[in-house]
Amino acid sequence: MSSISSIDNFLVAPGTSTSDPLEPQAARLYVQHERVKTEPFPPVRVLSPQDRKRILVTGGAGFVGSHLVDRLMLMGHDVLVLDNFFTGQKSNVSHWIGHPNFELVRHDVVNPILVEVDQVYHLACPASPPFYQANQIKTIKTNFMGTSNMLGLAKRTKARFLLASTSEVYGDPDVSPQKETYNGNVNQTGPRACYDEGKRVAETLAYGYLYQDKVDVRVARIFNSYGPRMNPFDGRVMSNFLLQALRGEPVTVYGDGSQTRSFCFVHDLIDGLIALMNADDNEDSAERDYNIHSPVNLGSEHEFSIRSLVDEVASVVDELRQQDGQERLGAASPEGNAKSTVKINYLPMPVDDPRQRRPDTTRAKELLGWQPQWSLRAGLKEMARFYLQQIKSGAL
Ligand SMILES: O=c1ccn([C@@H]2O[C@H](COP(=O)(O)OP(=O)(O)O[C@H]3OC[C@@H](O)[C@H](O)[C@H]3O)[C@@H](O)[C@H]2O)c(=O)[nH]1
Repeated sequence: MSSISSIDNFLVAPGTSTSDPLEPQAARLYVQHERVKTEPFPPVRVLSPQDRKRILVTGGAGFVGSHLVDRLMLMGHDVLVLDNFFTGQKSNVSHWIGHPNFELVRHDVVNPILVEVDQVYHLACPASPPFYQANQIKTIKTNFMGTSNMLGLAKRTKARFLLASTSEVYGDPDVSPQKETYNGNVNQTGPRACYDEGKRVAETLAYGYLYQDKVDVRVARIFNSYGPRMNPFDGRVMSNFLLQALRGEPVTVYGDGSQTRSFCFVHDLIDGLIALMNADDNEDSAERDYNIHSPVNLGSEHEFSIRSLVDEVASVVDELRQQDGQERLGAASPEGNAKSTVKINYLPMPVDDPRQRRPDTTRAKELLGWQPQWSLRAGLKEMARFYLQQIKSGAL
């Protein structure tokens, strides 16, 4: 399965435009890639009317949403983005504004909307713990009312519907790794419940529409993901650690750092989401719990303690700084860890923070032929370069 490394691969540097149809390089590009380029946009594939879909992406200006939008645009589809910009940012999709295949609408999914589409990727919801806990009632309304509205839209238009669910439906799991058949260990009255239970009820709604109204639903349970465009201030571990290390500040480890997560690079995740949306329905599947409508874990199976992530981040940031001709980061940590070159600021563990998390991705492998391709180090470098660029440009 091929993965597009960066939208920047498709951007033409100023002064190197290949838009002149008589210029041989431009013609070669057109023929080789079967793409059409409409200045100043990245070149997109040309699809026949039967292959070209009208695709709605809710939360399309967010971190994951905007990477999905890039890929769907490059594939040649018509893409409609809905976002209320609570956590999404216009700048994540601004490179498509004005493109004939692209529309961006400020809309909150808690309100219904009438549009005609063939597929719905329903991603809209704040995903970082501090953001989704900032307004807990709004988070659960987004998950319940927003999902209900978008499923109603899919039912009316006979669109295929993909729900972006989460590993948080497993709560603080007492089994490892987590299979899709594990029912989870969620505290329904805790501070994370607005998101965990919100996504659980969103899944229940999706299956209600599948069994009752025959809506073709797909449910992706997304584990921790990371990559460029993750909001640097959204409080997640990857964005916090990278930004702190790049600025030469101590990194904030919650608890003793022994809790674990597995991290999936965003381009791998997008491969999985698109594969799940487009996989054929296997009516012959003997088991109701093992067909394309059943939930599918998407994530990396490489589990790291948060403490060991500090060393990975420090090493990547060191390498980038050296390449950049800057000084190495500060002295060795006071804890005496020779590998780490950043200092650690230990802070209290948040309430209900899961102790461990690692997906069993057998189902994704068997149903979709999907597995992540990016190593943690390669992905971290991409993300660190993105923040470094923003720091240099003054945007951070
Ligand atoms: O600065 C930090 C931030 C976070 N952490 C810790 O790092 C771990 C990961 O925290 P994150 O905030 O990145 O992510 P979480 O695993 O808690 O939640 C995430 O899980 C999966 C997604 O679907 C969710 O959208 C997201 O909420 C937690 O144990 C947290 O306590 C730190 O040690 N320091």
